[in-house]
Amino acid sequence: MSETIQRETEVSSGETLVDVENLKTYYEDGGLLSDEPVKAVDDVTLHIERGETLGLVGESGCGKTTLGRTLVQLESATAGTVEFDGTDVTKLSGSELKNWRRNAQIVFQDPESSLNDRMTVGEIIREPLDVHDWKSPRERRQRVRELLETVGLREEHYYRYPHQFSGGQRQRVGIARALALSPEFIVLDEPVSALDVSVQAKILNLLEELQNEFGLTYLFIAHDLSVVRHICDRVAVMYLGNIMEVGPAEELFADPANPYTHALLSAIPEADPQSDKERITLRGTPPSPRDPPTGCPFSTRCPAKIRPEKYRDTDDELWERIEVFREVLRERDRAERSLSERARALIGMDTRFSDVDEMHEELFGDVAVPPSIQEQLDAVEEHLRDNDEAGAIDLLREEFGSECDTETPAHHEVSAAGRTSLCHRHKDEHEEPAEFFTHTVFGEQ
Ligand SMILES: Nc1ncnc2c1ncn2[C@@H]1O[C@H](COP(=O)(O)OP(=O)(O)OP(=O)(O)O)[C@@H](O)[C@H]1O
Repeated sequence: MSETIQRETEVSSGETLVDVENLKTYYEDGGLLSDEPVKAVDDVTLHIERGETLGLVGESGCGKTTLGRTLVQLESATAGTVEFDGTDVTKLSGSELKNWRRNAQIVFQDPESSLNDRMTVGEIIREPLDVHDWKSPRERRQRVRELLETVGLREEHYYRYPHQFSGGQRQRVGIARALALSPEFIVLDEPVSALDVSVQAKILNLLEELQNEFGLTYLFIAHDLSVVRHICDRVAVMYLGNIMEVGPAEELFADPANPYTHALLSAIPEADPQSDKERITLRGTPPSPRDPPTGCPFSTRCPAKIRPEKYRDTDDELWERIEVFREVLRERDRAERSLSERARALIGMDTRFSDVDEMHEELFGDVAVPPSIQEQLDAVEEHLRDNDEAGAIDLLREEFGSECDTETPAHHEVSAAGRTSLCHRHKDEHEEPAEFFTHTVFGEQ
């Protein structure tokens, strides 16, 4: 624990190297089902300090790779700015962009597919030097030999081919190539996920050594939260194109602020199998990035979602069914599956039903519904019978929704170290997510 904190004070300068503001990267790929772009990165604001490692975590598809690729300009930003040392690199083009690219490199996840098997290791590492016309051919060859040594390979590996190497060695080649032009900033996109556990530690150590030796700044993209905790100074938690929480790694892991961070951390297997730590289970899957929810991006799955005042004491199970009902209707446009199939999938039931009454029975048949709520559900179902789904969705939102459904939350500062969290619950009038979980999920132990 203290190792990471110590490293932070040793390496990070407190000076901003990368300043990202309101960044959006959308893919306009002409999807078959929708004209909407994929909003892979949707309004991200964060900074990376010179010499630090910023971890970027979140479920598959939340936009981590796209954000990393946009920072090094392998993807074009749709809106917003990415400033390096005060220069907005999203505006660069031609030779200016080419020159700047020396400074920002990427190491890819899969060393199996990211290296060209028809080039020798020497040629692969030398390629960026050739592209940038770096010094003389002789000096380039010499530089490659030095780089081989720097990453723990040997000079004689120069004329070998990637397929003659193990996964760990191939990743060393990828790292040497990224280092060739002496960049300041490197995006490490899941650099050890494809490697055996025993090799992972060696590559992580190498990355830390290189950072110390060359003063590198890293964006470290990862699934594995224990790796992130070990190697990162600060961590950004991403969900559906948004940064939900960002701040110093140790405090974020020890005392998460955002409901999504709570859920992500509670899913880490405990080292102690006897531990009775409760887990927060999230319903369903993240919404489509073509059609993110209005309000908070996490609102459709958030276990700490704010309820309207008059429903604060409603039975939790009934409330969950109402949320599922809302989700079923919201999801209706997403796939070709029928309403009932989606309802069954969401609540894990295997019976069939085909109309509104059957859906009602499946969702609410085994829970007590007070008359005041039954009245609201009847009105919603009336809209459904009239094929007015939009009316049903609106009514559900008006009656059972809260600011989580309608207003985008602000990034609230949640610690003295400047950690921020995107959640309405940080407003004074609400109970903080941590308190909420203490007397709901964690209090039931
Ligand atoms: N070239 C592309 N064209 C269209 N959509 C894309 C493209 N690349 C990524 N996407 C979509 O953008 C969203 C974010 O993808 P991205 O790869 O950035 O997420 P990720 O968090 O890195 O996922 P993973 O952990 O699986 O690598 C996903 O919905 C993905 O399908």
